[in-house]
Amino acid sequence: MSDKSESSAAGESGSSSRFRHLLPYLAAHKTALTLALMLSVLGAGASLVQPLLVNQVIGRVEAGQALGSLVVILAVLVVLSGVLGGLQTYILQRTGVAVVFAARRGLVRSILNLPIKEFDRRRTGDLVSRVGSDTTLLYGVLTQGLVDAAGGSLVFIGALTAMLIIDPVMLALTLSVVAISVVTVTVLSKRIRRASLEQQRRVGDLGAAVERVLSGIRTVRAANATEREIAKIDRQSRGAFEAGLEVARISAFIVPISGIAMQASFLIVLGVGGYRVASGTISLADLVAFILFLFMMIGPLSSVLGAITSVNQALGAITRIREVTTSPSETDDDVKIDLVSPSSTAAVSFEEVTFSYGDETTDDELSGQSHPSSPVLVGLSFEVQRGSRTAIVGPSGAGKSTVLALLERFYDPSSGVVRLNGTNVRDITRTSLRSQIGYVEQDAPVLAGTIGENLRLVADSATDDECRAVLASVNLDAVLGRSPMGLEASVGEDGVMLSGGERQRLAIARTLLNAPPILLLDESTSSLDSLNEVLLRDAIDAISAQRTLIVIAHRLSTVVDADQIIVLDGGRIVGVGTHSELLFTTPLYQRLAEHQLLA
Ligand SMILES: Nc1ncnc2c1ncn2[C@@H]1O[C@H](COP(=O)(O)OP(=O)(O)OP(=O)(O)O)[C@@H](O)[C@H]1O
Repeated sequence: MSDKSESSAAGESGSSSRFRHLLPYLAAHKTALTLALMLSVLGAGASLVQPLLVNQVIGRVEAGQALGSLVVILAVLVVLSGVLGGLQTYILQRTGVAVVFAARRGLVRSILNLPIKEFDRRRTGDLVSRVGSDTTLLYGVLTQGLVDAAGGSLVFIGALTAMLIIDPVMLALTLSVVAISVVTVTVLSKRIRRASLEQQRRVGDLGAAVERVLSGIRTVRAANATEREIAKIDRQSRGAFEAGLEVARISAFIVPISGIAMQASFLIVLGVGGYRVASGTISLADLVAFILFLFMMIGPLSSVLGAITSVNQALGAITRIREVTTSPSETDDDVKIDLVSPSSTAAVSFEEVTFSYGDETTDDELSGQSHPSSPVLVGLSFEVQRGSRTAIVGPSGAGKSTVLALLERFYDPSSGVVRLNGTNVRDITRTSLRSQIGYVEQDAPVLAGTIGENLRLVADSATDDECRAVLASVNLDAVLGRSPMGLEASVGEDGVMLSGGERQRLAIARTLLNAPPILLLDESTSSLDSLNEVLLRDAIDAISAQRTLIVIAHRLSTVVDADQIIVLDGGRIVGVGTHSELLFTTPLYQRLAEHQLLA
C-alpha cells in the first residue's frame, strides 16, 4: 500500500526538490566535497591548457622553430591531471561511503522509532531493502554524478570560452547540435527516474517475499511448498529484472546520444572548419585547437549525460528513504508527566475504552487508504488493584492481546481512558510508562544472540549474578548447565535450543531483570508438557508475589487462583469474578472450564 504513495510522491515533486533532500547528507561533508571540487578545478585547468599548448606546438612546427620546454610542460600536465584525478576519485568514494553510512544510520533510527501501527502495514523485507539497497544508490550521486557534473561543467565552460574566442560561427553550429541532445536527454531522464523508483520498489517487494518465506521456512518445508515459494519469489525477482531492463532500455537511448552529438559536431566542424581554413578565415593551428576543445567539451557532456542514470536512481532511492524518515515517529510531544506516582489503589484501570484498529489507519495519508473496521474493544471498563493477580480469558480474537497493547501504548483508544496508577497513560512519557510495565509477548521472541544478551535487552548493566538469579526465579537455571558457555551460550535465530515453554520463561526472566511493578503476560498458546506447565505456573506464582500481574490465560489451570478473572467475548466484558464465581455467573466461562475439564 505504501507503493501507491511512492508513485504519487514521485509524480508530484520534481527532481530539483528531491535534490534538495540530498543536501543535508552532502552538507555533512562540505570540506571533502570542497576539496574534491578544487581538485576538479585544477584538473580542469590542466586539461584546458593542453589544447593551447598543442596549438603552440603546431604553430612552432609550421614556423620551423624548436619545441624546447613546451613538450616537457605538456608531459608534466598530463601526469598532473592523472594524479589530481586519482586523488579526487579517492576523496569522492570516501565521501560516498560516508553518505551511505549516514543515510543508513538515520533510516535505522527512523524505522525503529516508527509507531507500532506502521509495522502492521509495512513489510519487514521492504524496510530491510530500503536500509540495504536504496541507501547504496546514494553513493552513485557523489562518485559519479555530482562532482563529475561540477568538474565537467568547468571543463565545458572553459572549452566553450576558448572555442568562442577561436571561432564563434563554428561554436554556434556545435552548440545547436549539443542543445538538441541535452533536451532529448532531459526528457528521457524523467523516465529513468520513474523506472528506477519502480526497480527499487520491486527490489523491496523481493526482500519482503524472501523475508516472508524465511520466517516460516519450517512450515514451507513441511508443506512441500519449497518449489512453489521459489516460483513466487521468482516472479518478484522477475519484476525487479523487468524494471531494471526498462532502466537499461532508456539508458541505451541516452548513452549513444552523446556519441552521436560528438560525431555530428565533429563532422560539421571538420567540414565547415576545412572550408574556413581554405578561405583563410582561421589558421590550421586554430582548427586543430578548436577540434581538441570540441572533444574536451563533449567528454564531460557525455559523462554528465551518463551520470544522469545514477543521479536519477539516487533520486528514486531518496524518495523511498524519505518515505520512511519523514513518517511521524512514536512521539511523546503531547505528554505532560514523566514519572507516575500512584494516585489510586488501582494499578490499572480501563474506563469505557473502545478501540478499532481501523481508526489507526483511516487518516493514513501515506497509504491514502482507509479501513473502516468494527471496533475490537467496546466500552471496556475494569480495574486491577495494586499487587493483585488478574487473568483475562476468552475465545481467540476476543481482543485480549489488544487490551495489553493499549496499556503499553502501542495504540491509543478511539474513546475512553486507560489509566496507570490513576493517571491517563496518554499523559505519561512512553519511556516511564514502559519502565513500570514488564511485557511478555505471546510468542515470546528470543532474539539471535546469547542467553545473557537476551536477558540484558531490558537492563544492559545487569551483572551475571543478577541474570542467574532471574533465571532461577523462573526455574530456568538448568538451561545454563546445557553448555559450558553458560550465559554466553547462544540461542539460535529463533531460539531453537529452547522449547516453547522455556522460551516463554526466558522472556519472563528478561522482564524481571527490570523489576517492573506491573507484569503483563500474554501466555503462549502452544501446548506445554505437564512438567513445563508446572514450571511456568511456579514461575508465575513466584513473580506475582511482589507485583501486579495481568495474564492472558489460554490454560485455565494457570488462573484458577487469580484474584479476578475478566471474561472477554467479541471485545466486550461478559463476566468478572473469581473462578468459582464465574462458574455460576458466566456461561461462556462455564463452557471454557468444561472444555478444559476444570468444572
Ligand atoms: N495489528 C492489527 N491490525 C488489525 N487488526 C488486528 C490487529 N491485531 C489484532 N487484530 C484483530 O483484532 C481482533 C482481536 O485481536 P487480539 O489479538 O486482541 O485477540 P486475542 O483475544 O488476543 O486473540 P488470541 O487469543 O488468538 O491471541 C482480532 O479480530 C484480530 O484479527
